[in-house]
Amino acid sequence: MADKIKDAKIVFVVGGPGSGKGTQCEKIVAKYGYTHLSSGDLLRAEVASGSERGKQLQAIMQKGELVPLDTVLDMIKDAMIAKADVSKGYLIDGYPREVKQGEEFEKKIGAPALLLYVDAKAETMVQRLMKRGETSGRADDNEETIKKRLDLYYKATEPVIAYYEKRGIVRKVSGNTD
Ligand SMILES: Nc1ncnc2c1ncn2[C@@H]1O[C@H](COP(=O)(O)OP(=O)(O)O)[C@@H](O)[C@H]1O
Ligand SMILES: Nc1ncnc2c1ncn2[C@H]1C[C@H](O)[C@@H](COP(=O)(O)OP(=O)(O)O)O1
Ligand SMILES: [Mg+2]
Repeated sequence: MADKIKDAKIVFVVGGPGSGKGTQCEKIVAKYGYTHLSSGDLLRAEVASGSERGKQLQAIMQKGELVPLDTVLDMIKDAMIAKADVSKGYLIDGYPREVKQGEEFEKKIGAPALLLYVDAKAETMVQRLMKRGETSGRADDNEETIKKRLDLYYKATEPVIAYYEKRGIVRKVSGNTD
């Protein structure tokens, strides 16, 4: 099963909450036809299913914390396998959120060809998320949780960018382009 994605082209897409990861991915999909998999979307689909696991995930996301590594990695892997026959490559949006997640992904799935770093100012991210919160219905698009997500981003996720910088595969894109 996992053999199907062994040689897949993988692009990690990393950036702060509300930086524009999802938006930039849509543009890449339109242009290059890659398969877009957002870890947050996969988790929210599990929450929407009403499962017991979904309830536990919802509680974690509402606090702005990271869900367990194995849960999110298994979900991404399953979603990749499900698309293996039609996929030219994968945009993995929202993963890795900490260096350990990148290491585990590489052990279980494969190495990324590129890491796209979607850059935006903290102020811009907060403004966008507050605006998105008016209509998104997302439990984590509120002032208190946004602050926690931002703190966690700087603490846990920025080191991911430095880690892949050392390997020379980071490409920075502005989250402000349309
Ligand atoms: N280039 C942009 N210009 C203006 N607003 C943007 C831009 N990119 C994203 N947004 C807005 O910011 C919010 C977060 O964007 P999204 O792509 O969902 O980011 P992320 O996936 O990083 O949280 C959305 O409400 C979106 O409409
Ligand atoms: N790779 C990952 N590891 C752990 N938790 C994750 C995760 N990806 C998403 N989550 C959880 C925690 C996040 O605060 C929440 C929302 O993620 P998201 O939709 O990617 O947010 P955003 O696009 O606003 O950055 O889901
Ligand atoms: Mg997103």
